[in-house]
Amino acid sequence: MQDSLHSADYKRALRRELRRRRQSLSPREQHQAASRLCQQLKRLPEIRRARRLSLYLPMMGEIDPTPLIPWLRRRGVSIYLPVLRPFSTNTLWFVAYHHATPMIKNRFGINEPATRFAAKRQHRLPAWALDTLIVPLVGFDAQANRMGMGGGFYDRSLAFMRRPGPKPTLLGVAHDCQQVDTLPIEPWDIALSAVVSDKQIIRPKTF
Ligand SMILES: Nc1nc2c(c(=O)[nH]1)N(C=O)[C@@H](CNc1ccc(C(=O)N[C@@H](CCC(=O)O)C(=O)O)cc1)CN2
Ligand SMILES: Nc1ncnc2c1ncn2[C@@H]1O[C@H](COP(=O)(O)OP(=O)(O)OP(=O)(O)O)[C@@H](O)[C@H]1O
Repeated sequence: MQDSLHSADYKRALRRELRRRRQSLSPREQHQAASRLCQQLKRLPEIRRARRLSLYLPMMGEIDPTPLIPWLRRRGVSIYLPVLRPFSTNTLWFVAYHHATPMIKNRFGINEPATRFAAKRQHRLPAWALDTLIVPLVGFDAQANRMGMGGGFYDRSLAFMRRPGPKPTLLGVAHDCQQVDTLPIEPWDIALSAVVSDKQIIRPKTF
């Protein structure tokens, strides 16, 4: 039972089901979820005190965190986007996102800052130098465990969280319908500070 529950097959099937759920939301439901999510986020101290924050541009039914952008800009927050790092296996760069950032579609069809812009050191920050990361989720549970797209992009890029040093706040975001009873925890999973959906804020219980 445990074995089948924790198998890669089970995770693959669960991902497919949860992605189907979020893609079946209507444009109206998507819009409402995005604005409720952003209302919740604006109240969080981890967002209110952030000076350097990363978020993502949504694809394929993901909940949309971008309504937060004008509010963040008014507060003078620097905004960064994840960029697939070239010539490296499934790790991310966090690249400055402002009006002059040239954008291009990556191999998954997601808009991201163009490589020639992202390649310049002055345009990016190491993940540990961000205050807060808004992380896209495919699934979450009541313990704030997370599951992503399955590429290990965030887990790899956040592996420094296990070592001593500065640690940004990690906020996972998803539609409320992406909650499941329990998620398998993998040894490489990096814990979130909270999961925020359009309906709730879940913080992991500390034992
Ligand atoms: N909006 C957004 N941006 C993001 C992420 C994300 O989850 N959401 N990522 C977070 O990691 C990174 C991209 N990761 C991704 C991983 C897998 C797939 C994907 O569609 N995989 C296909 C297989 C495609 C293939 O193998 O070529 C699939 O699962 O069907 C997309 C993005 C960086 N940017
Ligand atoms: N720090 C790491 N170093 C090397 N490989 C890793 C690391 N973290 C994750 N991986 C690999 O990435 C793959 C995907 O991991 P997992 O199924 O947990 O994806 P996920 O949590 O959905 O991904 P993401 O981090 O992109 O949201 C696994 O095969 C795992 O071995």
